[in-house]
Amino acid sequence: MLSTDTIFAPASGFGRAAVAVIRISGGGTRFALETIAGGVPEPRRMSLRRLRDPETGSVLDEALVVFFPGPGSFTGEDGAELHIHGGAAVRAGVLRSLGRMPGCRAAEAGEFTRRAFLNGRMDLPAVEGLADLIDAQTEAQARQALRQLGGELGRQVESWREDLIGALADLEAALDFADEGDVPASLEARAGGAARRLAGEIEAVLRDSRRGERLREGFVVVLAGPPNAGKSSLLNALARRDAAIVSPVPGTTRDAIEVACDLGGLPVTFIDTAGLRETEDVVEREGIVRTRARLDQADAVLWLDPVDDPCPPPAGDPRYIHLRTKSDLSPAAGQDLRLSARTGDGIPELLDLLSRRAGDALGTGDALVTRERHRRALERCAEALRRAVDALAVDQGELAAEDVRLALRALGEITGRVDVEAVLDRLFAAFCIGK
Ligand SMILES: Nc1nc2c(c(=O)[nH]1)N(C=O)[C@@H](CNc1ccc(C(=O)N[C@@H](CCC(=O)O)C(=O)O)cc1)CN2
Ligand SMILES: Nc1nc2c(ncn2[C@@H]2O[C@H](COP(=O)(O)OP(=O)(O)OP(=O)(O)O)[C@@H](O)[C@H]2O)c(=O)[nH]1
Ligand SMILES: [Mg+2]
Repeated sequence: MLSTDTIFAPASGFGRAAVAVIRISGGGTRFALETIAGGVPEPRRMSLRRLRDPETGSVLDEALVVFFPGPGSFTGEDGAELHIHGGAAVRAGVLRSLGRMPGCRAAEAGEFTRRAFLNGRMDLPAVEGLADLIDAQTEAQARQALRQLGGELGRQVESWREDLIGALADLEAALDFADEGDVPASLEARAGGAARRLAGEIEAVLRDSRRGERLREGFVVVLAGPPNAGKSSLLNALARRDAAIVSPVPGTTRDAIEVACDLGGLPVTFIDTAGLRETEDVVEREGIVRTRARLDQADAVLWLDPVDDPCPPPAGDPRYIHLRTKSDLSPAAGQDLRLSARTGDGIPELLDLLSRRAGDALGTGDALVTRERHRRALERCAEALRRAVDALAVDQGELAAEDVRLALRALGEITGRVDVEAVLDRLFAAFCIGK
């Protein structure tokens, strides 16, 4: 697709609404406004305009129109917004009129943001943060996404990158001056120190990087135990709706059933599973295979067995929380956590416990790394830096320089910029090589 096209799309979703926003971006924006809105309004001010079908001259809507001149716009191009009435017919009329203009076409998914990235308005982490913000279901997820949209990860990676460019400049200069006594040794020492320090900083970030990924994806709680223990009943009580079938027949649940909840601002997904037992029923057996797969992904497992029919959980796995169900059936005994889906007894205590577990695993949204993509790139970066440090220790300057280049490329992948020009600029600026 040519980026010279002018693109348009509804920015406000598709349901019935009071107002719908149509977004336009590209070099044909002014022409489109002249054609459909009778002129280009004063930049960045909302103006009330009558929109007309350019072919028939008939009135499409009374709309609020905003013009954003490039390059100081969201995409970096000329852009506009038409705030129209939200009905399907009005929207269809405006979109049809825009589509008939030369050089104008409907935008592809994410195309406005893609242009913002290509025009240098956003780096990749900001693009990812924007996507996460739109998907965020809880406040903690939104907070994390906003920090990334605001450039926190991008700035940190850029700052590491600059330090590494300095180290690489030192290494390359040391190689250039290899025949000049003490100079190379001190440059190599400085580069080695920087590589060691950066590897340490990145490793520290990596140590708690899973919290950011978990917050993005949600904390996964699996309900498991013997058949008929009351797993589906508890799921329904937690979801406050009839999400799963409950029956007195053991082996009722076969497919895993997921319910996403907001636990005090934290995203938690509860998964009800088929009860575990030996069985000849092929459908039930497939259900149990699925239960085992879900248990592998769980951040916490609620192991349920009834007070009147005990079946203890596997020992030694810290993710398991043992809960005795149907507490209404027999008086309290022992120290197990007890609950009843029927009376609601014990459920507030369970939610408390899970909030604490989820809070510990997710943090409140101060993690820097939120995606596997970031984590993998940082892991490669830190490994390359450790190799560079080792190479310098045995006087292998060329190898060390190559590893630092690999580390730089890994960082560049995070922000979406991979170039060598900056290294050269830095090298020539820092050293007056007058020879
Ligand atoms: N109506 C409307 N609401 C919206 C957006 C939008 O595009 N339109 N946004 C879109 O996602 C978000 C706001 N984000 C935006 C980010 C940058 C610019 C922008 O034009 N930036 C220029 C000028 C900034 C200024 O006024 O000082 C710049 O950064 O140079 C606009 C919106 C959320 N709300
Ligand atoms: N008295 C009492 N009965 C309960 C309670 N919770 C569930 N039951 C009953 O126990 C039976 C089984 O409940 P389910 O929630 O379907 O059990 P399950 O663990 O999902 O069973 P499977 O899907 O077969 O593995 C049903 O008859 C429920 O009404 C409870 O707290 N107290
Ligand atoms: Mg069930």
